[in-house]
Amino acid sequence: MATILDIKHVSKFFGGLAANSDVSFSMEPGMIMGLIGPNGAGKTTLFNCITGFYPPSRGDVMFKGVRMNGLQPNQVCHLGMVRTWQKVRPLAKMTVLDNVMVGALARTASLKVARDVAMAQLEVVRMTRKASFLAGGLPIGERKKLEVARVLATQPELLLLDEVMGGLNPAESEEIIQLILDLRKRGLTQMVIEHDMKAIMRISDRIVVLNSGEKLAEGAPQEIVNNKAVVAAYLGEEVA
Ligand SMILES: Nc1ncnc2c1ncn2[C@@H]1O[C@H](COP(=O)(O)OP(=O)(O)OP(=O)(O)O)[C@@H](O)[C@H]1O
Repeated sequence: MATILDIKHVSKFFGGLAANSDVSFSMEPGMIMGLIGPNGAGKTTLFNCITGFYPPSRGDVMFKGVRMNGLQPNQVCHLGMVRTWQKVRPLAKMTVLDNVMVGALARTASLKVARDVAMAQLEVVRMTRKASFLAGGLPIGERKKLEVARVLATQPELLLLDEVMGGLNPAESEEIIQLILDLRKRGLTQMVIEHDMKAIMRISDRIVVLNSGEKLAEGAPQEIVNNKAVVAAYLGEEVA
């Protein structure tokens, strides 16, 4: 099958620190790729290199066969790839609907079209009843869902989710898991950074493990839990 994303030997240096070091992997359309690793492993940096927030120091990011290096985040978004942020910062004084419309306006200049797209995405995350609420007053679980609706409104083909379950209670996490699985059913390709191991094992088709900037392992969830190097990397973190 043709790939949708090819990460080819990507490195990112901050001074002498290699936050990403020669990372390569590919994704097929419709799959969920889990991206895991101990704190500071380079997961967020890789998201930033993929989505135009940082230019990679070396290597290539190919999306649908097109080289992304040097493109700005809005250009990457326009081509169909968008990320969420670990710390969600909705436009607090705007309504939920208006926040999602901002995402939709990445693709249309028509407010009517943007409103329709935004309402459709609020339906996907089951927040239509909150459309007229101020975003700043939402509890964390709903702010996370709003963040997902906002990026979905840009109509991506590949969605990168950065710890959308962070800080949520088990019921809220379960809702996000169902949302991610629902989006997969709709054909959306997703890359997911998540610290909750049980969740990542459940939703991922494949998993890439980063450690100290390097790719430590890649495989199906079952292969990853049985991988000695992966277990050692996580035990190291617990001991530290
Ligand atoms: N803008 C930056 N300037 C300098 N160093 C940075 C920058 N961004 C990240 N780093 C460093 O790069 C390394 C990887 O950080 P990154 O945030 O990508 O890891 P992570 O796997 O996402 O971590 P966490 O799970 O804690 O979010 C860390 O050592 C971090 O301090």
